[in-house]
Amino acid sequence: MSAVNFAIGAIIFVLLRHWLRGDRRRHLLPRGPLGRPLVGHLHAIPDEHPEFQYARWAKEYDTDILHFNVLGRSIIVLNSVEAAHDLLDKRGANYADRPRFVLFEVMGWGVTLTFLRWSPRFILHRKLFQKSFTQSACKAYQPIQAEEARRAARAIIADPDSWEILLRRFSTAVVLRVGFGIEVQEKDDPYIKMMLDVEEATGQGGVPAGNIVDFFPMLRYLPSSVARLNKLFRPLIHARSTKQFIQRLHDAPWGSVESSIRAGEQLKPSFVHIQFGRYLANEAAGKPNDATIEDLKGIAGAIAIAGGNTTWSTIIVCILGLLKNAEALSKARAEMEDIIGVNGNGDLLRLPTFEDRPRLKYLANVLHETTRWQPLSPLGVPHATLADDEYKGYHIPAGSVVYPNVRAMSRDERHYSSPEEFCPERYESVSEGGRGEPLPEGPFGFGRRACPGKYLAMSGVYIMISTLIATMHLRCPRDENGNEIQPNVTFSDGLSGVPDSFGCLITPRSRHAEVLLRD
Ligand code: HEM
Repeated sequence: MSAVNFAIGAIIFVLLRHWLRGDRRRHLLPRGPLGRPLVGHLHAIPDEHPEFQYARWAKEYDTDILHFNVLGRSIIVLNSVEAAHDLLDKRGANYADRPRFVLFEVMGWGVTLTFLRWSPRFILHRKLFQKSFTQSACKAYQPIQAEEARRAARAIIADPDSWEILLRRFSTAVVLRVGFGIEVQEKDDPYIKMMLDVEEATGQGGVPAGNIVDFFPMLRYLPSSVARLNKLFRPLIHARSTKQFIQRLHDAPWGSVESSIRAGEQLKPSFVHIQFGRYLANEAAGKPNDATIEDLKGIAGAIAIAGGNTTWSTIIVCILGLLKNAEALSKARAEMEDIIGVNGNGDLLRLPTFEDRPRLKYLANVLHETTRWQPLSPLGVPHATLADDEYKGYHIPAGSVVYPNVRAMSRDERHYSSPEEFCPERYESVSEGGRGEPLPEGPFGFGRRACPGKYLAMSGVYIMISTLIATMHLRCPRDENGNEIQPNVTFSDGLSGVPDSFGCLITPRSRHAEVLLRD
């Protein structure tokens, strides 16, 4: 028997064993559509935006927990906040693993917290990361965020057609200053190009851990000439061609600051300056270091990749929501005038600051609604189970890949009326005239893998959006008949969705607003 026949035989044997085993337990597994022999649901799960189909199946099978079998591996999709709480939060220890992200490995992601399996290395990265971005630690970064937000607003006044890329410059500038102490110059800075390339790489990589190479890691070695023949391997071709971008993200920013930190030059409030400085001090004193240089590089890279595009996309979604609901924009502006005060011309006396944030309650609801209305990771980042579990009488096998369907949670009509509407009032209490609906849970994930950058992210979104509302008019463009061109609400698929481009006219409210930004 040739080696090829032997390999095919071995694969068929493994699949058959899984399938037969699965069949015996099928009555115990959570509900879901029937799969095919051997391949299971491989062809049933849509390649693009499967969150919508998962939500339809959850209704059809009247369950908030679905089960799929893809090539012998169990996939669990949680469609309600309650199920996600019960499993990912309350039984967090068992759901803290990640599946292996083989496609992202091909892309060049190495020791990046987001993709690390449960291990001592994960615990080390998580501890270092979390400590650096607690709510109080993030206060140190607020001056950077405020300065960059004003710089972005000034740049938009000078070049309004480039508003999207200038907002991207803002979020990239923040993560590179916070992560590495690097200052990004203008919108065509090579670091902006680097982040665009990285986003293109991860954003077009399909559902994380959902590609055929994630299930059969050996297939990562398939020659490109063969892989090109089947659309299942399109993400593999894409991953190979974008590897250089991920490599550059890990090497370029670190490379540009390493020598100055080693030389003990100017200490900046950045993760790399603090942690690498500490590493070098320990080394000089002959003390051991918990983290290696590779660890520090990986964590700093995670700040840049997990923090830049997500913050930018959230700002863009917020603008999209405010264009769709002009009344919400007026209310947020009126609240600001109330809190900050206006002169005789109706101009704000000053720009909003972080000190105003607790009092800008309507704006806080605008930001909550932004994260609910269009969750950027509709299926989160998948967790994986470490051991067998049982929930509501169903069996959840060890090693299952678990997706929280955050999109379905945000549309759960038991909690949210008219969920497609962008409606910040839904969180106000009924006695205040609102709908008394719960704040969104899920846009930042669950349990022991929940987003550790949430406070940094939402501080950035707050200061950028409040600066825009304070100083600019945000309007839809008009067609030749004077009718508003309403933006489409469409997103890329992938680890973190990116809104497709749309038109928005951003113009300064007054000369006074421009002066405030200059000062
Ligand atoms: C509004 C912007 C952001 C959104 C919507 C967001 C969302 C998420 C989500 C859904 C996850 C997966 C959670 C889970 O597995 O349960 C995650 C993980 C993560 N986020 Fe964020 N994030 C944002 C900003 C940031 C920022 C600014 C940083 C860095 C400073 C960051 C760093 C990370 C890291 C390192 C992980 C992986 C954590 C782990 O696997 O243990 N994120 N984020």
